[in-house]
Amino acid sequence: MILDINGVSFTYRSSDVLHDVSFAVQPGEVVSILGPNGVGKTTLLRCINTILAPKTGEILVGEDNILSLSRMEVARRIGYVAQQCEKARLTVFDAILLGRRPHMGWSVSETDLKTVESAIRMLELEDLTLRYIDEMSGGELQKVSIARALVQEPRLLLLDEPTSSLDLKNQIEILSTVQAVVKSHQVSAVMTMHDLNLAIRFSDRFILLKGGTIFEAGGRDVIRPETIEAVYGLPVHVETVAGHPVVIPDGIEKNVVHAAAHEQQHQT
Ligand SMILES: Nc1ncnc2c1ncn2[C@@H]1O[C@H](COP(=O)(O)OP(=O)(O)OP(=O)(O)O)[C@@H](O)[C@H]1O
Repeated sequence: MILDINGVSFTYRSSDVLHDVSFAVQPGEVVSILGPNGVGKTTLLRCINTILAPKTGEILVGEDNILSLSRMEVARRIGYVAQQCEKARLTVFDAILLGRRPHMGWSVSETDLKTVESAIRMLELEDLTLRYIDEMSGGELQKVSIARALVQEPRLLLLDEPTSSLDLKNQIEILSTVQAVVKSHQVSAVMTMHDLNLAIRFSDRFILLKGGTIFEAGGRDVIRPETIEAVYGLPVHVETVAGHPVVIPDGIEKNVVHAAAHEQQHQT
């Protein structure tokens, strides 16, 4: 077991966000945490990465309670790709090399350099290595953050909406890379995603959050019209395309016609 979350609850000042969340993640698994805006997905990732401390419950990484580990030990085990990437005055190469920090002594080793070079190639960042990260697009920066998390060589990757700034090709490539790393190194990834169909395509299991607690968790069997509608409050149907379930919101055409009629009314 790579991650074991038992009865985690979290409160910001007086507002309860997470309530009694429990699930485990095995080696070689990609798990997507799904749910509407504000349900607590980022808060849960921040609890796992010790940025926040749960009010109740415990989080084990391997055999260890995450709160018993030093920051360096956490960084050796967990690679975190946040929603907001930092914009320091660093080159792409240096920003990715920083990910090796938890493994480094006082100097950069041959292994550190090889690991960084391999991540740069994997994410096709070769042409950008000397550019400054505070002068990059959101999507380029997102790829740099993922490269930095990969060179940490963590057992657990936490990815907060890793494809939010990426174009279609990069979305597919980044998620394929994450999936390939997870399978080949028998590590795990836990990610939050708003694009249900991308999540379905690249994840082994799903945690559906509603009202700060787990509504349903499991494999593709949890992707049913009634569960998606209950969680997101939107009627959908699920079709199978090339062997994968695809969630299609119902009544898009009706909403588009409504919006167009509304706009026309305003113009006249
Ligand atoms: N620092 C904070 N102080 C107080 N409340 C917060 C803080 N950060 C988040 N919240 C609140 O906690 C709830 C959960 O936020 P969180 O960011 O975890 O949701 P999310 O599921 O990741 O949302 P999204 O999909 O929009 O990114 C929200 O209601 C949010 O307003």
